[in-house]
Amino acid sequence: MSDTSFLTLDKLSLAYGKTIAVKDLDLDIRKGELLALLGPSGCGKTTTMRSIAGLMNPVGGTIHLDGVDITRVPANKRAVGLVFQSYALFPHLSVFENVAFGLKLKGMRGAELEAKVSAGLKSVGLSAFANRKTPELSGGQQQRVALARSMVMEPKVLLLDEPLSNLDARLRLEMRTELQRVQKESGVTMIFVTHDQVEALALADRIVVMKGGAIEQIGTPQEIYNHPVSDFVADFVGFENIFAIRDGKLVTTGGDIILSGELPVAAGLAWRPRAIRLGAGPLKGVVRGVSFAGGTREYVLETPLGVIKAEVDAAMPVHALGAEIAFDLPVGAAASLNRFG
Ligand SMILES: Nc1ncnc2c1ncn2[C@@H]1O[C@H](COP(=O)(O)OP(=O)(O)OP(=O)(O)O)[C@@H](O)[C@H]1O
Repeated sequence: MSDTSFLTLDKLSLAYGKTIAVKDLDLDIRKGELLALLGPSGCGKTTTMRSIAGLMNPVGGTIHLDGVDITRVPANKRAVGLVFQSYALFPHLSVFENVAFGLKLKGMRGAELEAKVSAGLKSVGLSAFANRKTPELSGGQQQRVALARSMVMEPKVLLLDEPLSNLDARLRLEMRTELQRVQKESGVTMIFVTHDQVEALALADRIVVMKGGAIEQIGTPQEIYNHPVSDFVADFVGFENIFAIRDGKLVTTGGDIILSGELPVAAGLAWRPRAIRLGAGPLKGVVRGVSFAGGTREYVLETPLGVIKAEVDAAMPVHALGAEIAFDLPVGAAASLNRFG
């Protein structure tokens, strides 16, 4: 456990019967951090969250929160809040009553309750909706009620499972900003699950990329975006042209490939489409697809290396379907991968 760690998962293993869902997971989360658990379906994100919330007992390892071993502490005694994807609001209760629910269970009444709930509603911009029933709210407003309901309990850690996935694209952007604001204003440590890399990159202080029940990479959005450690992470954060390096050469379908620049000592290289140089270079490809994407134009090239995806400024000359064009994979513009496969 590091000195700065607030929530520590130590060799955490989680299983459903004989199926191991998470294996020997080590993770240090700092106080006040907004952490994203990112990964494809089935990688163990939700299972990890469930165990932090106390909804699932680990088969191995420990969980410490604020210096206390909570591995066997019941869910309702952990000071860990959980906002479900479905919000799980009470439809027959008003917004106020929904937010007041947990506080009342703790015995809070009268002016203190009134003040706490009002402050909670204010923090998510819902003061004017206190008397509405929750089914009469939009998805974004329901999400805010769920957030306020958890926040008024003053959890040490708040867990959010795919918090924005039920919202349409515009609302998702709005709630992204809202979530970030509430988190920064309250200083509460938050962990949210997502399989959307754009959301993780935009929101999180740090991202944990999971694969097959284990951590593949932990880093800031910039680190994950610019320096993926493996082909798996590269693929997940939008790199398209990903190649292994073996015996000092790029492994492609087309045999030895000459690139401008010396290959680094690495397990692989990955280029984002916009890192590909079109119109000049030692390689040749045939245009098999071209699409206009606003400020840029995206090309699919059939090449001796396999399919290459490139993206260039839309103001550049257009290459027609079927045209043969020169291109380059500049080694200096590639991300070096430490692991491959
Ligand atoms: N109730 C269950 N019983 C048996 N296996 C389960 C159960 N829930 C999850 N699993 C398995 O545990 C593994 C991890 O699942 P988990 O739900 O944590 O993944 P996830 O990353 O949250 O996926 P998603 O993004 O689809 O929610 C998967 O292999 C899944 O099939």
